Amino acid sequence: MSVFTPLERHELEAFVEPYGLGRLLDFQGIAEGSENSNFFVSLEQGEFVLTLVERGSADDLPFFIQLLDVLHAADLPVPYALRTTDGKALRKLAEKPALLQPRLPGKHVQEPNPHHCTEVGKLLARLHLATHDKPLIRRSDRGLDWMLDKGPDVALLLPDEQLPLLRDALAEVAKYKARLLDLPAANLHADLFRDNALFDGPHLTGVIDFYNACSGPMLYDLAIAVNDWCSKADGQLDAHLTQALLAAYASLRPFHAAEAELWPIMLRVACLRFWLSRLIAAQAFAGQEVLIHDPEVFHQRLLARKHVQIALPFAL
Ligand SMILES: Nc1ncnc2c1ncn2[C@@H]1O[C@H](COP(=O)(O)OP(=O)(O)O)[C@@H](O)[C@H]1O
Ligand SMILES: N[C@@H](CCOP(=O)(O)O)C(=O)O
Repeated sequence: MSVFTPLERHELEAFVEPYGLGRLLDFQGIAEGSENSNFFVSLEQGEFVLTLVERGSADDLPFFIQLLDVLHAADLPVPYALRTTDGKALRKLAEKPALLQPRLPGKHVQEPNPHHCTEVGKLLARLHLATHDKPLIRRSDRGLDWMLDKGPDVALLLPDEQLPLLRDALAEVAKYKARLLDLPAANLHADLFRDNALFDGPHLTGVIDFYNACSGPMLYDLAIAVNDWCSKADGQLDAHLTQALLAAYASLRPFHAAEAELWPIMLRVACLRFWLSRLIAAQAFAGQEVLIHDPEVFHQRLLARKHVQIALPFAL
């Protein structure tokens, strides 16, 4: 399970006191996370999630807090950092940066249908529309330069038969980098997988885990979401799911011609990003009790994106 920092009850009792939300009733570590330590926390006044931030620079935390405040103000179903009665959002617990957020209702969807994909497409468009006028600036720490930098090291971990695919994908990133980065930008979730969305029946009730959020091309966020929500077991895109997600997104934010042109490339770039990060994590956490996502899934998806049949809905 992925609670990297266990907590004692007395530590948590002292931590929650300054929020003025009542006494601690119960708490429980959450096994599903893979990067941070998360706990469900029951207080007299409601249900919350405590996150101890385990990865990344503490300097980035004000960005995440500010972005979630912006999205919450835009009425998106996102968690946000609660303030203590004297106004503090970012605190420390067990020597780690710590945030208390509302617990959002709903469950993860494993097998999405077109309706779920419609909800995800709309949510992503709303997230982009809420931020594209004035994105809060943060470079992704898993961006194009990171891929070009890590790619050669990761190649050493791969069997020979997978090397041409990796080399081609890296060459494509290098070739199209400037054009991809020039596409219309906003703030991105940059990790909107099924395990970062919550549904209550047909309603999307929460998007969580903004620790990959950054500023960048909106099309990249869409490609990341489509690759996870709309892929079949063999890695190919499911046409119904993909069309539902894209049409819903485009109904709120129509696509630009350059986005339609670069769509197949962006889908491959988004596969490469998670193929690399999963290979790196699988090596770094081998043998440890940490949730490791299978890199092979993104190897298959990248192979399957060689020929992309589903175009972006774009009217000339
Ligand atoms: N605000 C929240 N409301 C409800 N559940 C949450 C919330 N934040 C986290 N969770 C639960 O905790 C799990 C792990 O959270 P996540 O942010 O994805 O962790 P990690 O950053 O370690 O990947 C999620 O799958 C979800 O079940
Ligand atoms: N959703 C990702 C995990 C998050 O990516 P990371 O690079 O921040 O670990 C996946 O399923 O691989």
